[in-house]
Amino acid sequence: MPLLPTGRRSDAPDELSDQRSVAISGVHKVFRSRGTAVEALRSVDLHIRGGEFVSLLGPSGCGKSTLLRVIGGLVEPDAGIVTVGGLTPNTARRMKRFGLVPQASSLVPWATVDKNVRFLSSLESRRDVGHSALSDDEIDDLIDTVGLSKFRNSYPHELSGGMQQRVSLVRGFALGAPVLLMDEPFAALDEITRSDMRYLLLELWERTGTSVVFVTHSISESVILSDRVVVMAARPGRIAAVEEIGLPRPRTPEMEDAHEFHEHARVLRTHLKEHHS
Ligand SMILES: Nc1ncnc2c1ncn2[C@@H]1O[C@H](COP(=O)(O)OP(=O)(O)OP(=O)(O)O)[C@@H](O)[C@H]1O
Repeated sequence: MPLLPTGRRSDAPDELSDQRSVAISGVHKVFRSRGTAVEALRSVDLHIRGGEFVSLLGPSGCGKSTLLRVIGGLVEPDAGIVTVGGLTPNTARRMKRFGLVPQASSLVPWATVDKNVRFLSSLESRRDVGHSALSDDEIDDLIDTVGLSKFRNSYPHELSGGMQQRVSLVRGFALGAPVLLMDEPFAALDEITRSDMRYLLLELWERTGTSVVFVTHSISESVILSDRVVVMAARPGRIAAVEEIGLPRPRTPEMEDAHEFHEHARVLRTHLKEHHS
């Protein structure tokens, strides 16, 4: 996917836009173990538009990670249909249509920052997966954007947790995958680093035009990042509400003081309380 100048995501309804869309319809998932059944997802319907930033917000056990894994083809639903750019999740996964940024750093410890970021994308550029990994120059640009140019030759153990997660972010985007799945990527970071990471993530997202599905427990994180916040409730895991976030783009730290920000946060908190069992 071509890198776009800052603030100019491609919203054109083109082929790329189709590759970036996710359609979820009537999804059910029950986990059975040792004689008990947990209804992790019930009747989940959601359509994610190409290039959209959607957060899944909810308490522990409401099925956020399960939904992310269903989209990513890592969990097979018992019923329902999921398509990613028109493909089944399994096919989309084989075609490397997903990038994944996990909670903890999953960097290769014996490889430098540069190698960690480029390894997968250099493999992908040799395969015909229907989209291209970013070029070397574009990846350099992303490394600069997250302030790691001086650390290209450092090893993960030489970096702080926040720096390691910045490398993971760049690696996620460097694949040029149309859809990025993020499972609480900032959960282990301190509050200030976490706040900085949100804006770095937004900058990378604005530049690449990738669709993002972002799992979080944090109301404020979901508001400042998202186009839409999907509130989930537990037992059974389900969508309780969907909130459109009307704050303008690009988002800035000052917006966190705005009335509109607090109003969205209040509405989301009310939904969470209402469905808390
Ligand atoms: N592989 C599994 N086998 C059995 N039960 C599972 C499995 N994966 C998830 N569950 C159950 O399904 C429910 C939803 O889990 P899930 O991890 O999707 O929730 P979550 O909202 O992501 O929670 P958290 O915020 O704590 O990560 C939970 O009750 C969990 O125990």
